[in-house]
Amino acid sequence: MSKMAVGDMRPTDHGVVLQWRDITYSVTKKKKDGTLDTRVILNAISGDTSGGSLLALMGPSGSGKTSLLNALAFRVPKGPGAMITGAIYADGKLVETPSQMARMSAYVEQEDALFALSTVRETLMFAAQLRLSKDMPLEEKEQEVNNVIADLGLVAAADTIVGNEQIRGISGGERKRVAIGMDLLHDPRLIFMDEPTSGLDAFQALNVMTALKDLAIEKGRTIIASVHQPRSSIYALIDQLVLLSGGRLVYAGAGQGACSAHFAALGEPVPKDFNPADHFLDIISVDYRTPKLTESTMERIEKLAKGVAREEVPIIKLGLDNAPAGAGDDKGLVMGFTSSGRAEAEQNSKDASRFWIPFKLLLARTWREQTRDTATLTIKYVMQTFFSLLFGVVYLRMARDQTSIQDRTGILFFQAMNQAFGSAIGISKIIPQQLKVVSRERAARMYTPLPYYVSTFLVTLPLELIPGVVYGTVIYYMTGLREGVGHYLIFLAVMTLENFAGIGLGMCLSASFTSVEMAPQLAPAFVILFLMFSGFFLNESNVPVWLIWLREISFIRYAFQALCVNEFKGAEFSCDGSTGSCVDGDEHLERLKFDDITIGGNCGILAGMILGFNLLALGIVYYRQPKYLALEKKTQ
Ligand SMILES: Nc1ncnc2c1ncn2[C@@H]1O[C@H](COP(=O)(O)OP(=O)(O)OP(=O)(O)O)[C@@H](O)[C@H]1O
Repeated sequence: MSKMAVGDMRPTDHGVVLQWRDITYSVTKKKKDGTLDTRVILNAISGDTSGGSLLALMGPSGSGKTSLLNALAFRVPKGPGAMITGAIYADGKLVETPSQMARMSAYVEQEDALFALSTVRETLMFAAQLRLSKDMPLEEKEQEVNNVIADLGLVAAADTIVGNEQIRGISGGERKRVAIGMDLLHDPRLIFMDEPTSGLDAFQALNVMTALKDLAIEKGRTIIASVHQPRSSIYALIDQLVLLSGGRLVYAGAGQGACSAHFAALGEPVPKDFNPADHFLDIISVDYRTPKLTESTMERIEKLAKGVAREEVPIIKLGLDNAPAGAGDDKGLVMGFTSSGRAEAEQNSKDASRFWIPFKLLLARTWREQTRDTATLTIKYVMQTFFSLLFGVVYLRMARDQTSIQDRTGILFFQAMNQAFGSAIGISKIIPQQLKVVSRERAARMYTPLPYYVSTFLVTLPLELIPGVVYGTVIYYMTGLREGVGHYLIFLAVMTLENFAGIGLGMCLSASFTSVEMAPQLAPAFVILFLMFSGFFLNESNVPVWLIWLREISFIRYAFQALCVNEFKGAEFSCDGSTGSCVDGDEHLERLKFDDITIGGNCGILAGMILGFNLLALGIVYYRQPKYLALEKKTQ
């Protein structure tokens, strides 16, 4: 079979020489009877590639392409029983941790996780500002973005929003190229791609693969992509091929004629006028239609796997005459960037741990994404205006009589409830909406969770607080709640604190949910739980002992109590005898069991809850950041 010549395995100033040996990935699970069941997903896979080439990982569905790609990129998610062994060398140096690999490479995921309401240029500019050196002037970063836009054929789409399933934006192929572009900005020498053509029509797929091939040839980069069923024009672009079947290697070497010759020698020549890629996939797939076919196809795969006869390529040695500048320096090699990119990468890794640069950029992006969603904002504000006016009209200028006591209590409860629902439920979908993009950016070490969390929280404040103050004011004066600027300001302050607490709860829920769909389903249930124990539906003293903790953490309760004390403490209400017994404000508070509540005390508790909810949410964001398996042991 054709094999990679040792001479090709030279470190250059362009692509990384990547060599992997005996990569074995297994997942062990406990069966019901207590015995252990180990599934080998990748079985001792070895291979080599270097700069200027496009290597395709191919195989039938479930053969292990994505697993191998992830293993090489150190992107196999940590999970119970999962273990990877083997060794991966970059330019002759053993790569030991996911962060070493992350710093030297780019990984373009199968799913294009991009923000829908940012334009192509804004999306790339965001990545440029986080991935290029902070010392690089803004104009140069803009120039880099322009270069990537031109290189990937995105000039016509540069100022169009990315879009998604609901919002029309750029095409699928363009979206894929933007996702690739984001990872190319820092000029990585090694690029991993998971099915770059998936979901694209034949023409778009060819465009994307041609762009990758150009990158390999013109910039000398090392590109490794898992590819599903390539058409012949795409197959023609592939320089090297790794074929897998059931987690076993059936071919590793040059593509095109060499691969065809290898299979012809094993008795499986490519039929005339046949797409070679289709033929290879056919002969390495198990046909389960009948037991006989299953047996014969498995025998054929066994024969092909045995015929791999991979001739060992030695791991390249450092310090060769042709090594790139800095090749003797461990750090340079592990960083794996071009000489110009290396300094940037070092700088970059420092930037990633800094707060302010990512914070400002994330703040601007989240603000842009939230405020450009005009349809959602319009519906939200129109509904809030409608309900505020309706409420104001129904309770228009209440008299200060006995019947108004119940109405006032109802209005205050409605306000406390509305505030909680609006903020907590609205906010709860923000993080799941952004989760995929943020996970990808976090995996690429672009920023830490802290600037992400703080910026997301801050963006929600004006969008929630300002309307809250406006609608609160409208209702306060239309309905004729307690007179006096002091009472009005306390009303607004309590409502604002409750809003903050609701946003904090929303952020906790948001950080816990994995899908946008979960948010509207589950968030109301949490708010209703707090609502039940707010003191309005259930008298304070009637809460079952085992549910007292729910009452104690109901932020709606603290807000409602404070609003009631503000409205009723020391207040007099006229009595004409028509309602039977007459009560004043203090007696009403006593009936509600709110007589020993202080506004300051409750506001203090709300402030504590705001802090608590937000710290909890931040903790969840930290806990849920992507974690990848390291190689367990090295065989060389
Ligand atoms: N963590 C895991 N636990 C159990 N099985 C796993 C795990 N990861 C992968 N597998 C299994 O290993 C096999 C290979 O998966 P992988 O996703 O690498 O295949 P693939 O060739 O990329 O498939 P496709 O083309 O369908 O995406 C599949 O059968 C998959 O179900």
